[in-house]
Amino acid sequence: MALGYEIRHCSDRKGKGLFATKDFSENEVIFEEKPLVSCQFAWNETYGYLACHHCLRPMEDTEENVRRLTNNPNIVLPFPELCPTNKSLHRYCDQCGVGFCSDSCKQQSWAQYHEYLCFGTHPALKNLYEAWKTMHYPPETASVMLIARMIAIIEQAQDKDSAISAFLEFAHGTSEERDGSILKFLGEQFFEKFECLRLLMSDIFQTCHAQSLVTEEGLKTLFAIAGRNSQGIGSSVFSIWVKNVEKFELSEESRKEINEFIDNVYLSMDRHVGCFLNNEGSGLYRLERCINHSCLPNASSTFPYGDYTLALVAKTAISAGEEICISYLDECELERSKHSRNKHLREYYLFECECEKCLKQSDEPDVTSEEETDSDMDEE
Ligand SMILES: C[S@@+](CC[C@H](N)C(=O)[O-])C[C@H]1O[C@@H](n2cnc3c(N)ncnc32)[C@H](O)[C@@H]1O
Repeated sequence: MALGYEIRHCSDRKGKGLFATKDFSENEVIFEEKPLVSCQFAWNETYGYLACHHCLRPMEDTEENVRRLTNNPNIVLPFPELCPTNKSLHRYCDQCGVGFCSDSCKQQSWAQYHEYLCFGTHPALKNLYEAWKTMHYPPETASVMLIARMIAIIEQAQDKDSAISAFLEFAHGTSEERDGSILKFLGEQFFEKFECLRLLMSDIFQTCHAQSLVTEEGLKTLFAIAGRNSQGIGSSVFSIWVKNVEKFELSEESRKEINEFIDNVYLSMDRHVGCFLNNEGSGLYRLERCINHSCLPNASSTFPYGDYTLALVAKTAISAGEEICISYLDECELERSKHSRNKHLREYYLFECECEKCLKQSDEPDVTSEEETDSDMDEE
């Protein structure tokens, strides 16, 4: 069956992009894909967000999750049968104890990277993990463990050259842009932090192949790949339970009651943990990374299965021939002025936006959105 999309040249400045080769209706799934590599964020894990070490599927049941995030051990969850967690399938690493949601995840993890990156057999890994946590506090956007996993995947691959090429597909841009991506990944004093992490990595990766990746050049390339392309992944057992409840047939009165219960849970979660609700991590997606940004996006990336599987969904009807774009900005940032949107895109993604909305607004004066003015002044 035809795929319904293709990757082709878009413009000299934008490079390539994803284009529809058939019509898609609103809410239609354009494609689904699993990441080449993914990893939970370090603080997210430390704070007790239990996720499968391989696919980030939550390992708590919904009641445990709600009790923890509201700090109320007495909440009783109605309809427990609609909770997606199946603890009888859970498996643990015999050597370091990390959890997996299924035997399949345990086996895939071992075959791809965990044999090399098991905390039980590699005590030096803990040093890297702890050093990273002191460099990158929440809200988290990245993890050095994603890079460690990339190296381990290459190390454990039968065909190491193909594994390296798969990651190098994500590398692009000048060396100046590469340094910009590393700065984005590590923040201020990035070279000192980079060197510290590189030495810790050299302790872990001592075989010949991996050693070539933990040189200054090799590791800079991997940092830039992760800094520039990684997609955030969020999985929540409560939101999957909510979706299951929505599909469940209920009387009008019971529906009202359950909706009130859900609203109250979200309110108490908001009071106790703010927006820190989900198991969170990041991953590299081969197809999704070819999608350009638009300030008027016609598609969005979603995680419908509560794990790392990404589904690209049409936000509006898309006609054959149209470019498929997502937004790299969140909903709030999208509402801001052209100047504010581009300031963010320049700072975090290192480009000036050429989308239809920005081109139409090209005559607009350089006005900073009101809500951003204060932080702008602080920066000056
Ligand atoms: C994840 S990549 C998308 C694929 C990319 N076009 C390519 O050829 O590999 C992101 C990069 O694409 C370019 N890009 C994406 N959206 C753009 C836009 N709206 N305007 C200009 N450049 C854009 C920028 O260079 C950005 O750093």
